Amino acid sequence: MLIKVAAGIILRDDKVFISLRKSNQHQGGLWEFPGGKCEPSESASSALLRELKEECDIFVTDYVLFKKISHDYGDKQVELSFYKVTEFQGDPIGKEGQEVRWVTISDLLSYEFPEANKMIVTELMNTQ
Ligand SMILES: Nc1nc2c([nH]c(=O)n2[C@H]2C[C@H](O)[C@@H](COP(=O)(O)OP(=O)(O)OP(=O)(O)O)O2)c(=O)[nH]1
Ligand SMILES: [Mg+2]
Repeated sequence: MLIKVAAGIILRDDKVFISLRKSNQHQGGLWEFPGGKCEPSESASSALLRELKEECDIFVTDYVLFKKISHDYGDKQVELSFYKVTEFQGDPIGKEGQEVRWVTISDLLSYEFPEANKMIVTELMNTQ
């Protein structure tokens, strides 16, 4: 079954906000762009807004679809919609206790992300 996921590349000045997946989660111990699974019949953009409120406590007011990536992890097949989040209210935090960081785009190379994110990191570097 294909799992639909929405993730936010939260941008402020020259930094991007990333969080660490908990060790008990799928792809645990790796860094991510915050987000999560779409509920049945929920659009990816609605899931983005809901997940970023739940996980980071921000209210997203402007976003644009950056890239859609399908990836087969073997145990799970995901379709990730990565959005650039350019405007939001509040200051993002790790609301669920997850470790978080603001890093530059080039810093992203020093962090380990799930396989599906590799292309995203490369594209972000190229579009800067
Ligand atoms: N949020 C997020 N998920 C990612 C990224 N890259 C990537 O492969 N994934 C995968 C890991 C998971 O299989 C899936 C997202 O699931 P999730 O664990 O964030 O979902 P969720 O927030 O709804 O969590 P839960 O309620 O099921 O615990 O997508 C990413 O950058 N961000
Ligand atoms: Mg999540």
